[in-house]
Amino acid sequence: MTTLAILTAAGSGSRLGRSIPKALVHLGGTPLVVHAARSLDRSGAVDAIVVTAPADYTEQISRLLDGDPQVDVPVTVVAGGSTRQASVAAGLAAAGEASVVLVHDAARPLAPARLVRRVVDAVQAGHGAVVPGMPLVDTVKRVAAPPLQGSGPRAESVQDTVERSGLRAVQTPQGFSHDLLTRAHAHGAARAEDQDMAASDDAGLVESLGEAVVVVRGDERAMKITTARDLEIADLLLAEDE
Ligand SMILES: Nc1ccn([C@@H]2O[C@H](COP(=O)(O)OP(=O)(O)OP(=O)(O)O)[C@@H](O)[C@H]2O)c(=O)n1
Ligand SMILES: C[C@](O)(CO)[C@H](O)COP(=O)(O)O
Repeated sequence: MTTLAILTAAGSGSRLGRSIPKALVHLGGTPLVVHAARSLDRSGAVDAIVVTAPADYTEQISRLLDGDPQVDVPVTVVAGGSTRQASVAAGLAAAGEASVVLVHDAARPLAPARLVRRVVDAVQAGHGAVVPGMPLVDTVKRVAAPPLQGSGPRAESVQDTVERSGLRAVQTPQGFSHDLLTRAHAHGAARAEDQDMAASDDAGLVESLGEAVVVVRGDERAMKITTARDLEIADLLLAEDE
């Protein structure tokens, strides 16, 4: 079975607050997008990678990955869209023949090769849509939108405590049969350019089709870099690995 990975790297990283796109920010001296591509390659389960890049950075990212000695699989770089969903759709449109498609975030640079293999194995075992998930460690409250009146700090009103045993925080890589992911993106295409309506992950599009999604065990190393603090934590994890 041929497995293609779409590596999303077209975001700006506004919450990280750097002057360059997040995918090009360095972690331990290496850009996030390169870390993520190396991990996909190291898994031995990925045959080719399509990277979605900010339109002005396609050549720079292409040069980085072509010149990296730890990325041996063929890499194609395409311009992403205005949302993550639109970027994945652009990656899918550029994808060649594949039976399994992974979608992975450059923002999760330390996702281990063993996690990549776990997801691919589950798709190859017959699951059409597979996401890695982690149990929640905090007590979770549902709050009401309107703020409480008063002169103190802005406060929200707790509605209830959510039963967390049935909740999972999902990560990437997410894995799909090519046919199912293509159908899911076609079905959700009208939402792709809408910042408020676009799906935040690909499994969500499969759920909208009414098709099954299964969860496999995630990995704390697949943490997402969103803020500057996340980058500091990832630095510590990287130092542990080395
Ligand atoms: N239009 C977009 C938006 C996001 N992404 C990618 O989707 C992943 C998850 O997005 P997120 O971490 O939210 O990244 P940003 O959108 O860049 O972050 P922010 O919301 O802070 O701007 C990242 O690898 C990002 O590059 C993408 O390919 N195209
Ligand atoms: C796809 C994702 O990584 C799953 O957790 C995540 O939804 C993407 O990031 P965002 O910050 O939710 O856009």
